Amino acid sequence: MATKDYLGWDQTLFRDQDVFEIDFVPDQLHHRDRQLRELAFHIRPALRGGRPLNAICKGLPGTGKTTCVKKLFADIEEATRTLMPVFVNCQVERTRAKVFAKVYEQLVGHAPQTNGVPQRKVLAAIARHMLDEQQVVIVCLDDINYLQDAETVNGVLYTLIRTHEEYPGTRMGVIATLSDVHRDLKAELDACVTSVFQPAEISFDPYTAGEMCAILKDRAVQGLYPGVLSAEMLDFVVTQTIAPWDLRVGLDLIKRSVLLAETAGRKEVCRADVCAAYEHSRYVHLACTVRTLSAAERRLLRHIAEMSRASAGLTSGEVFRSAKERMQLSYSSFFDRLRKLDEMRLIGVQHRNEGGRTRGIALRYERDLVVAACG
Ligand SMILES: Nc1ncnc2c1ncn2[C@@H]1O[C@H](COP(=O)(O)OP(=O)(O)OP(=O)(O)O)[C@@H](O)[C@H]1O
Repeated sequence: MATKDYLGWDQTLFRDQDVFEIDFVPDQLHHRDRQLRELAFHIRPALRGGRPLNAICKGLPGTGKTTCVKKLFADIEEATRTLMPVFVNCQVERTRAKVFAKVYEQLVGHAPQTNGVPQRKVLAAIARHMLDEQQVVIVCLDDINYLQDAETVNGVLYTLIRTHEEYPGTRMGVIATLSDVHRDLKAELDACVTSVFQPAEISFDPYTAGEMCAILKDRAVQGLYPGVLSAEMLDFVVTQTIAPWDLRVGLDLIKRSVLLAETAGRKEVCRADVCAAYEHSRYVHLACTVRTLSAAERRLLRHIAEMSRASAGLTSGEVFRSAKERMQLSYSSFFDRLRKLDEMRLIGVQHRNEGGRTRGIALRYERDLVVAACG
């Protein structure tokens, strides 16, 4: 092959490929007006120099919690310097020290010296910055369930929302996002945190099929040249997205299908591109969703996958009996975990007999992949 022609980087079907990246924040956030309005209500006092109200955004993975907060933060940054938004990804910053270092970095503009520097000094520097700049701060703890443990959750929240007690004049609020819809975070907090935190809960319901279709169409219009993804192919992408009910699958599917068409030198995505891309994109849901499970939930999912190696049609009774030998499990916690795995579309659960609790259980992905994803 002569030169570097095979890279073909000068010909593209993408108007803007970033539009399909997982962290892209669209200008128009469809079907999240209520949630954006509620978030705006909570930060309104801070726009006038007061303390923001605290909130928890709760919804299944992929329902737009992170995107809504990022959109709100981008709009705040454009509108004012009085309120400083700080975004902390708790999947990355899992300890108290790392969270505070991130807050410092975003406020001051560079990472703090952490070697041998006590946390108190970092906190004092954050407070001094807020007072000097006369700034109110709103911190988003994205995916708060990833913080190391309950003690860390309490410690981080306690310090952030009670900063004013040690440093009078500072004003800080917290928005947390949580993808475990059955977890009652408030109930897990120490009394000294709850008394000040008092968060409102903002719910993020799963998108309907029509809403997912509208969002994907909007992204395609924004990110691709006209004619690259026909109405028929978009419908096909939507059909594939509905199976795992996850927008992220649809976005990945469009990106991969277009790349395949591009590589083949075509100007339009065909059905074979979408089918080939789906072989990869369908696992986006598995990988992203398993990451959000607790260790106990992941253990049960892995156990179901291992059992389905030996038996095609599993029942809830046999899974419970076998799982109980391996892990601490009550009957009700078993059914709670089962319901969650079903809601997250990792397994399918069907009633077997009228009136009884017996269910049929089926994995939605190949068992080896599930075992691997569970680690
Ligand atoms: N209303 C929307 N309009 C456009 N794109 C959206 C919308 N909601 C979600 N998305 C897209 O779907 C993907 C997943 O959204 P996001 O990461 O915000 O979900 P999440 O609820 O925070 O998930 P998790 O709980 O796993 O962190 C992102 O790529 C985002 O751009």
